[in-house]
Amino acid sequence: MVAGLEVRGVEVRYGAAVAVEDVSLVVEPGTVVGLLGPSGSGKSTLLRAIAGLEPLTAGSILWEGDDLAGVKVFKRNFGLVFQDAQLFPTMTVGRNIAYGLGKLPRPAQQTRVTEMLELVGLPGFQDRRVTELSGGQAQRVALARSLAPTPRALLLDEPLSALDTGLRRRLAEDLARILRESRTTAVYVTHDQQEAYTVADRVAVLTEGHLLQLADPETLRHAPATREVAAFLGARAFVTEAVARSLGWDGSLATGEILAVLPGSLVLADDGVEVEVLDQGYTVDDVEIGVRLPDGQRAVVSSSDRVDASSVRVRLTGGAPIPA
Ligand SMILES: Nc1ncnc2c1ncn2[C@@H]1O[C@H](COP(=O)(O)OP(=O)(O)OP(=O)(O)O)[C@@H](O)[C@H]1O
Repeated sequence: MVAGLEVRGVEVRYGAAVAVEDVSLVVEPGTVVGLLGPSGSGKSTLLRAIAGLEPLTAGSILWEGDDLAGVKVFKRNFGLVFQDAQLFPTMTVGRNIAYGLGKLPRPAQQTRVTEMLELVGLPGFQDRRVTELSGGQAQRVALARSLAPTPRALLLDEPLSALDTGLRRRLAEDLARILRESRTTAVYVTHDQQEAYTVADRVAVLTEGHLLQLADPETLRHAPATREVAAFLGARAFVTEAVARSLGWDGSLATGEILAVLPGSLVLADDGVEVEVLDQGYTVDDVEIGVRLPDGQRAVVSSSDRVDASSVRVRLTGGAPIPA
């Protein structure tokens, strides 16, 4: 028996269109699996299928080895958190959090609400009106409400995507801490790579309904399994061994492999190879300089400042060997 949540050969169709095809994965107890992929890749559909909100056209969802087919959404005992907090506007924060605690006596409910507000970093908020919360606070309350009845797993669908970037990063770190501290088994949908790496122990990369790779962030960052995964994770150029070596790379490739030039693989180096600057643009953290590699492909090198020259010197210090 597989412990925790198992997705086995799942397919979901909308009419003739296949949204999720033959996806299998396991979420071990107390761990978080991120579902990462571009828009339309089937992330939400898969999450909704796990929740019981979307019927499967093939495969099964199991909990501790038991098939959940026929088990209604609320009987699955999974907590759900969506992009929009979906709090009850007429209830206080405390009543929202206590909503799923119906069977507990009042004092025990109060204790649980206090505990949950501490956990999500909003101590003392129980009597606030939810209409007076900021977007980030509302999402924390939504998380507290989902965790209060101790669901056996938590399913989160882009819970931070309605927030601005700075807040999103901070909340992602908080969320990662909260999920770990509460040893929650969770599935976390996002299209944001950084958020997936922050929150999830393992990340499933999906495109067009297919699971391309399931691995920990370290492996995905350094060893994407295919060209498609590498491209989704930011590789812009794929070079032969000869081109890689001409850029100062000191590794070697097996027959049939190419090297994916990943973000950070190419660095500025005074004693490096001269390449033409094609373009420059600011990111949140630095300047991205687009350069032309010896084989004509465009690659990107990070710099702390814009450069004032038509060429820069670079060295290829890393990259991921993948099947050509
Ligand atoms: N209710 C629906 N009826 C018909 N097709 C749907 C429905 N919901 C989703 N789809 C289609 O299924 C595919 C997967 O959609 P899904 O929403 O799961 O992707 P996603 O990866 O979560 O995308 P996003 O990040 O944009 O939310 C898409 O092609 C989408 O158009």
